[in-house]
Amino acid sequence: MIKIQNLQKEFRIHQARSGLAGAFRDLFRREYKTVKAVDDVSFEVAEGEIFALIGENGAGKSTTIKMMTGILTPSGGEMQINGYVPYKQREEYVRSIGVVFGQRSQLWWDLSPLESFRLLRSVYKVDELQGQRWLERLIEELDIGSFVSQPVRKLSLGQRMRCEIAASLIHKPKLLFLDEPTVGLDVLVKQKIREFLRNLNETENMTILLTTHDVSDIEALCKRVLVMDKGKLIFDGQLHDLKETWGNGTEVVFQFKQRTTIEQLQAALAELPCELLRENEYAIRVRIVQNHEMLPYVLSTVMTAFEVSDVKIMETSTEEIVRNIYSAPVEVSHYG
Ligand SMILES: Nc1ncnc2c1ncn2[C@@H]1O[C@H](COP(=O)(O)OP(=O)(O)OP(=O)(O)O)[C@@H](O)[C@H]1O
Repeated sequence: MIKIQNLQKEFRIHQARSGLAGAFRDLFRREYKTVKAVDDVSFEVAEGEIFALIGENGAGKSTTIKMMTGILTPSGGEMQINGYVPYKQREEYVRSIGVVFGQRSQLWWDLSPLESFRLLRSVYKVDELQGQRWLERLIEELDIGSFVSQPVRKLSLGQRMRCEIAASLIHKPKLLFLDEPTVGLDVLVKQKIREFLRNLNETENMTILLTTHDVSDIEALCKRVLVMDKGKLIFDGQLHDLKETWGNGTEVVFQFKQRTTIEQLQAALAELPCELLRENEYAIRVRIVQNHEMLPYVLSTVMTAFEVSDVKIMETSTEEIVRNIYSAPVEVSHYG
């Protein structure tokens, strides 16, 4: 469905020289610098996947999405999405995708969303009867019925965003791009949007790509995550692999009924790949270094060998993982 190979995008930007003399020289001969916004990115996506593209500001996410939606022409590489080459067959291609860019609206400000939906429906030449049924479903599932007839300018951000999503889906595309769909929204609206997207993915097998700075979006929706850094794809894999690669592992704090030494616990755990850290005389923190599938073994070994009064299990949050990724040197990892 999505096939991207060695995708590149370079921007030539003017570099202003410093000082008055520099500005004067700039008048005659400008100096340019080439920025590699997207640098040799390759990935494939099957129909029905729901995945996130993440990375720090300036990592190249927007540029990638702009190329994938046909807005920008790549400087190099191959791209085929829904059977089209986006920048070459833009007109046909856009009928097969939906796009929500948080900062750009596709609704007319002075019209009601309902009027915008009708206009979009005629632009996309959607079948009247089927289109109407589909729209009714969108209105119901996004819970926008009570304000869909008011002018867009009177809507709150959360109300408008839900209408934006409905607008992007009017023609029932196979692939939906969402750029920061929940930014600035309150928890309840975020939940509604996530539930809606999950359902859309399950019932319509719609492929969904989102970029987000909100880690809870990823946890709620995506199995697969792509991480970009300085134009390169540095991770492509499952969220749990991301956690294993970049996380600090799972940590368990055991509170013992008797004083227990690190040596005693170490002897019991023997070969299991753990790091032990003392919390206090009665408590030891066990960090399971490689694989959180070890957790049940660690728990049962310790509970059988010692009298334990309390156990606390702490997984690295995705938030922490993303922080770890952004602060680590670049290394490419690909997972099945
Ligand atoms: N039109 C442009 N002209 C020149 N440079 C650009 C242009 N668009 C993007 N860039 C540069 O390309 C790089 C990648 O930018 P991009 O907007 O794709 O990053 P991003 O990951 O989407 O960041 P953000 O999260 O801030 O949106 C940045 O260094 C940016 O300055």
